[in-house]
Amino acid sequence: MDIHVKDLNVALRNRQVLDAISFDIEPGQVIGLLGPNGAGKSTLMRALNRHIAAVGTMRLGEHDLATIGPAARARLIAYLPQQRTIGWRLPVRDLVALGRLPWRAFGQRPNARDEAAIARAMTMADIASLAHRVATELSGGEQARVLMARAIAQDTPLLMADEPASGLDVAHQITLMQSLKRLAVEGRTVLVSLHDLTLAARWCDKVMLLDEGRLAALGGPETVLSDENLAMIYGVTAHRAQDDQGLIIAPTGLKKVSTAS
Ligand SMILES: Nc1ncnc2c1ncn2[C@@H]1O[C@H](COP(=O)(O)OP(=O)(O)OP(=O)(O)O)[C@@H](O)[C@H]1O
Repeated sequence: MDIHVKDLNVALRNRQVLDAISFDIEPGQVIGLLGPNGAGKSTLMRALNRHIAAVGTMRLGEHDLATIGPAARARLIAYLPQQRTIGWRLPVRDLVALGRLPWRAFGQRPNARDEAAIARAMTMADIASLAHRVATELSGGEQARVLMARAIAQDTPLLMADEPASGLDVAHQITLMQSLKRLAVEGRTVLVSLHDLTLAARWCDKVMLLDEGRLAALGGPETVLSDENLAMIYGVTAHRAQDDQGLIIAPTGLKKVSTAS
C-alpha cells in the first residue's frame, strides 16, 4: 500500500520535533530513513504507528492512520521499535508466533497460514536454529533478530523497523537487508531507519533524509547521499566507490567548519 503523509507535525514537551513533513511512497520499496541522532526518525515511525500524538494527514492505502483502531492497525503496520526489550521468558518460536495474534480471534489456535508465516519469518531472520531457546537468554543481536522475525511474521502491508541493523554482525546485517528487499519485491512497503550509509545505499530503493525534524531530501540513494548532503547534514566527508552490486559509502572524517569571521 502507498503511504501518503502531508504536513505532519509533532511537538514533544513544547518542542517541534517533526516540522511539516510531507511525502508519498509507492508500495514495493525499501525506504531508508536516515539522519543524525535526534533528527526525528523514531518520532516519525511512532507517529505513523500512533504511539504519539501528531497533527496532519497520514494515509496507508485508503486507510486514515489517524482514525483507525488498534486492531485494524495491527493488521496494517508491523513496527519494530528501537528499544528492544523482551519481557517474557518465552521460547523463541512462541515469541515470533505473537506476531500472528492480530490475525486470530481470541483463543483460536494458529492455522496453516500462521505456521507458514512464522516459519518463513524465522528463516528470514536466520533464527530457525534458536527456535527452542528461551528468548531472554539470547545475545543482544540474537534477540534483535527474534524481534525482527516477530514483525515479519505479522505480515502487514507496511513494515517499519527502527534501526534493525544495530547490534547485528555484518553477515546478519546483509541477511536482514536481503530479507527486507525480498518483502518489498513481494509488494510490502518497508520503512527502515539506518545509520549505515552503505547499507542504505546498496539496499534501499529510496532514502529519506531527516534533519532537525524536517525532510531534507527524498529520492534515490545516490542523489540523496551526495557528498554535499553528507557534509551539510551529518558534517562528514565520505569515500565512495561502486561495485557491480551498488554504491559503497564510508565516512572518512568530520567536515572542517570554517572559523573565518
Ligand atoms: N519523550 C520525549 N520528550 C521530549 N523530547 C523527545 C522525546 N522523545 C524524543 N524527543 C526529542 O525528539 C527529537 C527526535 O528524537 P528521535 O528519537 O525521533 O530521533 P532519531 O532521529 O530517531 O534519533 P536517533 O538516531 O538518536 O535514534 C530529539 O531531539 C529528542 O530529544
